[in-house]
Amino acid sequence: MNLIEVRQVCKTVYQGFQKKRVLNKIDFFVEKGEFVVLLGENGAGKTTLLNLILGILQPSEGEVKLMGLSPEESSARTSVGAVLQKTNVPPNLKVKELVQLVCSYYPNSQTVVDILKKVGLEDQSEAWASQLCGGETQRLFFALALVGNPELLILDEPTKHLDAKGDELFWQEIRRYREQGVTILMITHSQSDLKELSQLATRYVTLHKFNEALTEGQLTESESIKSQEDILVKCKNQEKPQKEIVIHPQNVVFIFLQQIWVEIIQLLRTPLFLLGIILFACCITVIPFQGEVAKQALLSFSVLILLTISIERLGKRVSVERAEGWLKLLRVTPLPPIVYIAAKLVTTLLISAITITLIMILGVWRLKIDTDIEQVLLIFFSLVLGVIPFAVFGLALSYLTQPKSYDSIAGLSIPLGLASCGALPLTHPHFLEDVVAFSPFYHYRELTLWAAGLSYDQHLSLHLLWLLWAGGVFGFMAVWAYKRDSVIQ
Ligand SMILES: Nc1ncnc2c1ncn2[C@@H]1O[C@H](COP(=O)(O)OP(=O)(O)OP(=O)(O)O)[C@@H](O)[C@H]1O
Repeated sequence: MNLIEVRQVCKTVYQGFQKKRVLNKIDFFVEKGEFVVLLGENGAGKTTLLNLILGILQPSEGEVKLMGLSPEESSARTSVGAVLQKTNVPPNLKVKELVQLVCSYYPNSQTVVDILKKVGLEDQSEAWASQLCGGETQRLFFALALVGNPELLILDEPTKHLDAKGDELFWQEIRRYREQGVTILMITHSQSDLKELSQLATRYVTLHKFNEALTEGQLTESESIKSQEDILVKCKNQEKPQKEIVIHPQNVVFIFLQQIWVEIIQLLRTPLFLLGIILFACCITVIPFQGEVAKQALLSFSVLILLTISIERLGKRVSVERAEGWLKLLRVTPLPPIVYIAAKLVTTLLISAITITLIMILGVWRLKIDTDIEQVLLIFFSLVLGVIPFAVFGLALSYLTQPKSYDSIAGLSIPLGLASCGALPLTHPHFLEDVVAFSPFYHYRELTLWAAGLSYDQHLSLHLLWLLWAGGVFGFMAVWAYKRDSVIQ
């Protein structure tokens, strides 16, 4: 039974405007119970192959299967643990919080204390994950690969930066997992690893750099293939009849709550972000209007601040996560994209709700707006719920653009949105007035005008349907863009 199947896979990457073929017609299979070592010179394409197997990249041609499923399905990774190169940890989480979060993604996880003990990080559980030294970070990555009690381990240079103690703990764990029959695919260049592997590996495969002159193909098996009987540590499960691959169901509600909790503690640990929002909200007190005009001003100000939070701030946070390599760490776990996106959305709505409450309290008091509680609630809910499509748009945009250019693109979308919402007197040319009706910003503005009891165009259900439709389309775009994200490599 194959846990990994790579059939006739080609991968072409772009270097500037130049196309470069990295993998050409690769056939590669890993059976249950094997310990395969993938060798090859720098730049041969080993990491690219692992990224394809884990669903971080998509093949240009051919087919990849992981645990019998498409690697893009998060459930394919519930029994897979991976250590990859060039990943990073989030800046505002402690070691135990990060491990706890990743534990929540797996249906059959170990406890935080146990896993930290296994990699020798039990004394660092209260430390900030981003402040660990190189070797400790590598131990943490290994811990994260083990938390879900994997049946398959995919390791890309896992002993890089490890000291003698770290190395010893690593091989101790690997031996233990082998005794339990865990399948392993490992890339290494380290001579000391190769010494250990001579006792453990069942197969060596070498990947050669692609060029047209290769006659044997890009992948060759080493001549000295070890049989299962030759290896010193034999798998206890080897004699047992091979079971079908079992995909355990995840507790999606638990993952969702953990994800929201982590989003919130990360926000609370970014006081400048929160202070900025509070100061921005307090600007309402300097608006010099009274009566009906004050109500209009309060509404426009609220819309502006919510659009800024949902498009600019949220997208920026995601861009930073992508650029830092933190998202890559998440992508090798079975975290369902929809849950990740929903948690970001709920956190944004929470911040929006708190901000709007603050603006309304300050506004009603300072601008002496005479309105009843029912209307205040109507305004509150239409403002907060109506902003959902824009928050999802911010998320989709943050995955579709390069992290470095997100600021300028998102910055442009807000004035563009305000111009297209019909708030500006666009009387000439006339066709612009019709075009504006296609802008979700226009429908959001009309919804809020209705809620505030101000004059609007009397098409409430049309506006609600438009916003619902826009939310669905942007949501689909966000999930698609998250899965296809190629920046995080
Ligand atoms: N997203 C990308 N954009 C451009 N080039 C890429 C991209 N990903 C990989 N490459 C190129 O593909 C080639 C293979 O890279 P890869 O990292 O897979 O090699 P490797 O065998 O893992 O190397 P190493 O042993 O140094 O880790 C390299 O020349 C690399 O520059």
